Amino acid sequence: MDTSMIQVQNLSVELGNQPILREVTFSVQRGEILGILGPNGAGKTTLIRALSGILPPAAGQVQVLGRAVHRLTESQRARLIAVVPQARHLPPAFTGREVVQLGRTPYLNWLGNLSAHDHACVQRALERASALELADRLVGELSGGEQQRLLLARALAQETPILLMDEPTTHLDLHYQISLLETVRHLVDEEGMTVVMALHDLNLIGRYADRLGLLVEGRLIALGTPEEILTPDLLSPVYRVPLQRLSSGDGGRPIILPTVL
Ligand SMILES: Nc1ncnc2c1ncn2[C@@H]1O[C@H](COP(=O)(O)OP(=O)(O)OP(=O)(O)O)[C@@H](O)[C@H]1O
Repeated sequence: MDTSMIQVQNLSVELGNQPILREVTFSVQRGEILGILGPNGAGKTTLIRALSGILPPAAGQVQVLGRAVHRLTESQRARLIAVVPQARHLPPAFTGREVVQLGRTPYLNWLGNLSAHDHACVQRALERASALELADRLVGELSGGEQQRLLLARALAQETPILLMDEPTTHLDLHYQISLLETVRHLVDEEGMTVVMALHDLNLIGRYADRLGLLVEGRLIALGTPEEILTPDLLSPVYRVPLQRLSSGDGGRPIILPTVL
């Protein structure tokens, strides 16, 4: 039985007539976290946007549960896929709770009223994203990391089987970085969620992802377990810095560091 939630076949994407993604092929299974690595400008954000269906392919395709994602309506996509984007464009005059309520939009009736179930989903999403104390604050007064937690809560309130995340830990301190990744891992393990996450922190993504894909100049040049991908031979030339690999204390995932450290 094919348990793929996302299938990407020979995907090419162009922006401004420039090829950005080139013949990318992979699939993501239900209950899996796929981490996307790659240097600046490699195409990670473009890949996340193509998976979300907002960028149409120049060639090839992205299928979600067997259906071409860019052909789904906005409402169909919003019930399948939630996105934690890199850029924050949150309405400054909204409260935290109002931002998270936006995640329920695909489920509202034509009057736009939230049901008791919608309110319960919002509350649960605020709790899971460690954002409960932000519920009554105005977004325009929040720090970058606080807004980032609301973006996660908004995505969780959407209650989708697929979560796409573009550098979701950028503005978070160490506590909230771990908290976010633990929450996501829990959703994947306990509720069968499927996650694709772009992250620059090799060790953090290596600790929480099941598999890693390495994008370089728009091509997926390697795909495998963290053990297979987090190697100096593969990554030093890609990041143009000499790297060394340590084994982590518990004998688990590898740790990779620049040799200057
Ligand atoms: N609208 C656009 N028109 C033309 N080129 C674009 C456009 N948006 C992005 N690009 C280019 O596409 C390439 C991939 O960008 P993308 O944002 O996907 O990379 P990334 O891997 O997410 O980078 P970073 O790690 O810096 O966030 C870059 O070279 C970028 O300059």
